[in-house]
Amino acid sequence: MDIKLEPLLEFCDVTKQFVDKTAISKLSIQLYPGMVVGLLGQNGAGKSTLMRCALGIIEPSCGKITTLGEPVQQLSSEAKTQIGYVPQQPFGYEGFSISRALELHRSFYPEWDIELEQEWLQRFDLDIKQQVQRLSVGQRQSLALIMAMAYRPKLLILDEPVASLDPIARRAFMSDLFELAIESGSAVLFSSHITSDLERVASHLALMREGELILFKEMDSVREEVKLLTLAEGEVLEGDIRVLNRLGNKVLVDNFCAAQYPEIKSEPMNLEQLFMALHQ
Ligand SMILES: Nc1ncnc2c1ncn2[C@@H]1O[C@H](COP(=O)(O)OP(=O)(O)OP(=O)(O)O)[C@@H](O)[C@H]1O
Repeated sequence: MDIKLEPLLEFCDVTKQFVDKTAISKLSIQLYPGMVVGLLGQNGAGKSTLMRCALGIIEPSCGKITTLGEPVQQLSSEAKTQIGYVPQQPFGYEGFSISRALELHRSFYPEWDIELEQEWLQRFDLDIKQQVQRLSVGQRQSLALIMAMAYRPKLLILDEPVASLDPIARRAFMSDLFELAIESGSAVLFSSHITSDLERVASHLALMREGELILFKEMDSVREEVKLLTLAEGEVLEGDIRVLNRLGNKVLVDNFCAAQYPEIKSEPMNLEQLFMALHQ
């Protein structure tokens, strides 16, 4: 059977201009079911702005955004219950116990999976009798993640979701994230400065620099086609190769095919090295 998938999130030539700053510039991207997209970029690159636009929290200056098949500024309440979001600084439910907070939160989501909730409470070692305002930053983040994911949203948007989690909680959460996307046919967009996490779980990398999306491709293709090349004097690159940055006689390129240029020295890079080479 030929199943044509519709994107769960689509940006078409989107720009977001604040008074004196272009936070997003002519950005186009499509997220399909099963994609776990890791969003990487320096502080101020525009990651949070992109996410907030995707949710309709802020309006783009121009361009078109479609979220779960609907124009983002007119999202139906049904679509809203299929989106999960954890902002950089989760807030809310002060004055409630975890148990009561979850009870209230659950009532908004018909698809809430109580078993998943219980499993994650255990995994994050949260005591449901504890008051939300007394939770540590990491515990608060864990609770926010449970609240955003226990109803298996179709679209999950996480702004640095694991920054305050310890390595054990982080690792567990990250592997679950991937499973959730595959099992539920969801799409996940998450930002993180922890490149090793991104490398481990993301199916796709979205790389932003100063408001522009300069790379969006499958992680395996990033490993194969994004290279730091050492060029001999006068050497010219041809074809589809795209130069991302120049560092003296070295160039960081995309769309490189080693078989096509056997004479050019290319260095394999992990994501952290790629990030450094891009911003030097
Ligand atoms: N409400 C706003 N008014 C004016 N400028 C803003 C506003 N929100 C964001 N900006 C600016 O837009 C740019 C992008 O900000 P954004 O928060 O999207 O970056 P980011 O990539 O998420 O950064 P970080 O990694 O530090 O969280 C920054 O220069 C920021 O100062």
